[in-house]
Amino acid sequence: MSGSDYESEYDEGPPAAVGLASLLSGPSYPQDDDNGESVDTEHVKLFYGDIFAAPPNSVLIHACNCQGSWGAGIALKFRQTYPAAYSIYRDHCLSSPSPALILGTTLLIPPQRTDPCNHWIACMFTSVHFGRRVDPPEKILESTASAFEHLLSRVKNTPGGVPGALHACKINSGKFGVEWEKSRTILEDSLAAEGKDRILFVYEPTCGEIEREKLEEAAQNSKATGAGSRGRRKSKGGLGRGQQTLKF
Ligand SMILES: Nc1ncnc2c1ncn2[C@@H]1O[C@H](COP(=O)(O)OP(=O)(O)OC[C@H]2O[C@H](OP(=O)(O)O)[C@H](O)[C@@H]2O)[C@@H](O)[C@H]1O
Repeated sequence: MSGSDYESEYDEGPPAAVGLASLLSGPSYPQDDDNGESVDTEHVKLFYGDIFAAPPNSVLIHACNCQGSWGAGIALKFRQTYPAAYSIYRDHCLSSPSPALILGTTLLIPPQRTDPCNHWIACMFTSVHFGRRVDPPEKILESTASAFEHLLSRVKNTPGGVPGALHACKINSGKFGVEWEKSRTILEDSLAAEGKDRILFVYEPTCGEIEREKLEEAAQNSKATGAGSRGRRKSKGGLGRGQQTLKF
């Protein structure tokens, strides 16, 4: 593939219809945050929707621990959806002499024949541990900067196939507990420093997806504790947490 073909791959954006916003026939991206400030920066654009609906050949980016566990949050969805990629991630972690050695790097997994959707999966190692032993936010941000630089260089120099556009969830902002704006600044700065017009598409789940995520997590927890249906939280059909922030 020629250089110009490669450049054109950068432009491949999110799917035309993204989540709830498209159903309401308004714009599918948020214009500003609760303080009226723009949520988009030059290279990082925010959309409502499901990252797994990104076009084929896209790179789906998420933050990972170095222990070989995709046990919760969006990582669990990655494990359920892309079992072959999960096994590559797990082998990569377990074959490292020490988990800390892969911190601040990114594993870029090409689409696997037996996984759906033909997506590349980028695992940014931003914390050695997870749960109560998660790295402190400053350390996570430091690792995010080097892992993202590593990813950009991997994307440029990948033998045997060219990854498409970059699509990310709001990395570090859930289980890792780091304010999204801080990670976003790092991603924006790295992309600006790269000096190309590459865009990073970032997804904010819609209220329906957040509801589903909560239900799935509750079901998972109740399975783990043996609490059965007692542990489940039911949707009452009202506004979801994210819905209050939707602006059209
Ligand atoms: N379908 C979807 N489309 C788009 N965005 C979606 C989505 N579903 C959820 N999100 C959002 O994706 C963001 C990240 O939130 P997460 O809590 O998952 O990840 P994180 O980056 O803070 O932390 C990583 C550790 O969490 C895990 O848990 P374990 O360590 O295994 O226990 C891993 O393994 C890591 O280690 C949040 O904004 C979610 O709303």
